[in-house]
Amino acid sequence: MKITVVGAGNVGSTCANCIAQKELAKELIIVDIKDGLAEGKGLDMWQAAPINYYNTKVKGVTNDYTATAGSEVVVITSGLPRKPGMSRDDLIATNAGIVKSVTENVIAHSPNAIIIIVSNPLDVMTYAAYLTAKKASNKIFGMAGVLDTARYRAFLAEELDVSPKDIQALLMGGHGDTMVPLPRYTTVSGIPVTDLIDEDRLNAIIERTKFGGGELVNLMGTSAWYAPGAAAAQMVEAIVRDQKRIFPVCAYLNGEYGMKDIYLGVPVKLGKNGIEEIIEVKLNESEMAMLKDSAESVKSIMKVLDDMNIID
Ligand SMILES: NC(=O)C1=CN([C@@H]2O[C@H](COP(=O)(O)OP(=O)(O)OC[C@H]3O[C@@H](n4cnc5c(N)ncnc54)[C@H](O)[C@@H]3O)[C@@H](O)[C@H]2O)C=CC1
Ligand SMILES: O=C([O-])CC(=O)C(=O)O
Repeated sequence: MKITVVGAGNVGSTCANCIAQKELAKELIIVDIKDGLAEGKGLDMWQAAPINYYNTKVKGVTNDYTATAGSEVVVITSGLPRKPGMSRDDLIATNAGIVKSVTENVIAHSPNAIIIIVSNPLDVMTYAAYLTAKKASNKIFGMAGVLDTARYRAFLAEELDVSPKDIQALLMGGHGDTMVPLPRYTTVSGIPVTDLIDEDRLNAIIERTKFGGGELVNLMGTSAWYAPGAAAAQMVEAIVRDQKRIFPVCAYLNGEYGMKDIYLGVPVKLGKNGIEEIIEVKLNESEMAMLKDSAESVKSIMKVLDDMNIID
């Protein structure tokens, strides 16, 4: 198994480190455009192998996609992160070009790879990569829901003073402020969360989750990486170990939830074939209205991508 992570910055190197520590690959290639950065991170991770006991051979390269040839899974994290005062959507002008050129290089050397996009604005960058790669949509999708759900679960665990392991939750929609956490599909070891927490506290946690990325940007001056890197690696694990995990994933919709030709966060089954099923949960009227609202916001950024005229 050969895996590539593009982008040796905060998220890419964290993701690569998780992949190595989980021994998901025999060979792990990290690519960055900045001279020496990926080589350095790769060497540092390889030198951690005798300490952390993994066999995954990690190697970094500067923009050399021949080294990535034949990768079975590729994670694309290249692109600018936002700074305080910016929205994820503000990144489109720079990141669309980066995602396009990286996807072309990835596809040229690993035509059969399953590709996971992480770069922001996530839903539209995933769509841009899909249009560029021209591959089946079950093999190209984005990471956001695993992270957003993890934030929601972490906040709930803290509030309820229980283990984060016992919180199960679902969150749908775009990776922006219109994301849709679903309390009706949130339980603590099977107990409905609404039985355990009053409505006001739950609503406060939902609001904090929606702006969870921004909270970290304001604290650090750049965006998060530990949870995002771990989230992308968990998706890689589900694929390479054919785990059939059910995760919220930014997936291409072709009629599901009454929507077409859009990438949006929905629950899917992830296994060796990538997205093996999109699960259509029953949403009530207000949940569906929030999902549609989130889709409208993603569509408005798709229009910006379209107007940029950079993808055939
Ligand atoms: N989907 C999600 O939930 C999340 C998405 N992100 C996004 O992930 C992206 C990366 O974030 P960070 O790692 O924090 O940024 P970073 O600035 O630490 O790293 C980005 C790396 O991409 C590299 N890069 C730029 N152009 C490239 C190209 N053409 N080819 C190869 N490498 C290239 C840069 O040299 C840099 O090392 C951002 O767009 C950020 O908004 C971040 C967190 C969560
Ligand atoms: O907030 C950002 O810009 C990065 C990101 O997507 C997240 O951490 O959720």
